[in-house]
Amino acid sequence: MEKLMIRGGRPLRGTVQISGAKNSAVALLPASLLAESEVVLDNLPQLSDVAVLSEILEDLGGKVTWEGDTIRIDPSSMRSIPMPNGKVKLLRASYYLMGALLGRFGEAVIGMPGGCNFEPRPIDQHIKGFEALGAQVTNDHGSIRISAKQLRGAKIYLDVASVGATINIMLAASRAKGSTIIENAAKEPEIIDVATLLNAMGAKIKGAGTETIRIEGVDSLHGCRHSIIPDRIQAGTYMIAAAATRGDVLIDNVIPKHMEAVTAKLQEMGVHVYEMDESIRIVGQPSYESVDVKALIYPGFATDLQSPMTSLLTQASGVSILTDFVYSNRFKHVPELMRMGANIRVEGRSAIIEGGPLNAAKVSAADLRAGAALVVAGLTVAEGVTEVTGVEYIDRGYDFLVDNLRRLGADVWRENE
Ligand SMILES: CC(=O)N[C@H]1[C@@H](OP(=O)(O)OP(=O)(O)OC[C@H]2O[C@@H](n3ccc(=O)[nH]c3=O)[C@H](O)[C@@H]2O)O[C@H](CO)[C@@H](O)[C@@H]1O
Ligand SMILES: C=C(OP(=O)(O)O)C(=O)O
Repeated sequence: MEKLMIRGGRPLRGTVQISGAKNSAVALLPASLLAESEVVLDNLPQLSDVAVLSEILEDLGGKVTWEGDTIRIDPSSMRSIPMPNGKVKLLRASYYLMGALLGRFGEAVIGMPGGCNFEPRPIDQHIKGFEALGAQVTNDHGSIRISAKQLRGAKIYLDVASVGATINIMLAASRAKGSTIIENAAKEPEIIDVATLLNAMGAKIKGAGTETIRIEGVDSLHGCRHSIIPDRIQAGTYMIAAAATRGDVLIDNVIPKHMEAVTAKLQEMGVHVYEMDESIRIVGQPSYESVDVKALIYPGFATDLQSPMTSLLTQASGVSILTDFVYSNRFKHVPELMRMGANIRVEGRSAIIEGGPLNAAKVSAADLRAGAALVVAGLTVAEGVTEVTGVEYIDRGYDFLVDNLRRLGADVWRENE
């Protein structure tokens, strides 16, 4: 196991390139198995979740080849084999294998997904969607068996606008007989990216990115080439880190529209933000105003950025209140930030943050974005070395993190624990 060592206090300066979106990639890889000929995906991030999913596609009989950040997947000889345990337990997004295998083969047996379990993360809306499409779903000791002789289109109203359930239903419904309508669908950019891939494969999906998605089922899907959208969470983390270190950073290969909620909140704090066509420049300032942040579904402020934002808010003067309306208790970063001297109180689904200096400490990342929060915090500390364990979580979401930060002038390195 490795740990991340951070000697902070240096403003980040320079340019950072953002890679393809993790939360798109982990859906696009399973989606590719719905095709009957080669799918090529460009701009893939080099992340552990992506590596595990590409191995799973091989385990299912797919032929997978890599060239840099491009993957070629030939799914023509794939089959549905039961995967109750093993690799599917390593990541949350293995649940997309359910919708994809169900759509192509009419059957899937998948263990309950793993990944960052900062709180119980039910998949009842995914199951409700599969059942509405005519599938039988049983839970056999934590392994979900889903089967259908023929999927049939249906109208599905999601109780919560779930990203995963929306995508999973799109995957299965693409191969159902007739039309499916998803109401109260999630609107995240990654959903549009998956719909774009599926349509390029021959699916008929309209309305992705709005709360009503219509899917006309087709008899077969074919190969295509698709480039993954930039990772808005990685981009937001670098924006926050640049502001927290009072740096000056150009964040390149982003879709500024996807960043609007972060941009607006940083500006409200007093950070200078300049938007270009495909990049955003952050110019940090000596002092920041406290602000209130509400993490919401898209286009609201992303829950995946609330933990790193907590670290930035420790640098503002006064009291900020950050409330997460997506997850009720995603605060595993808070006790660790308090070990670094932060003054934070959690009340219900809110963190109340009083600004003040942080100090170096030995801290542990309990999940991916909690890890990102600790890295941002460590970068701001002027004296001493912050040690962050749990790097394997951070590696789920940030490729080339140490290289990128070092190129921006940070004193960061990895060491064996
Ligand atoms: C791989 C991936 O894309 N992960 C993202 C995805 O996770 P994921 O797709 O798992 O998150 P959802 O959008 O499904 O979850 C949103 C909320 O709905 C609830 N819920 C969800 C499904 C369900 O069947 N029942 C239910 O009650 C969840 O507990 C949560 O409170 O969106 C989350 C919310 O933006 C992000 O934090 C994750 O980074
Ligand atoms: C929670 C996250 O991912 P996952 O849903 O894959 O666990 C995340 O990206 O912050």
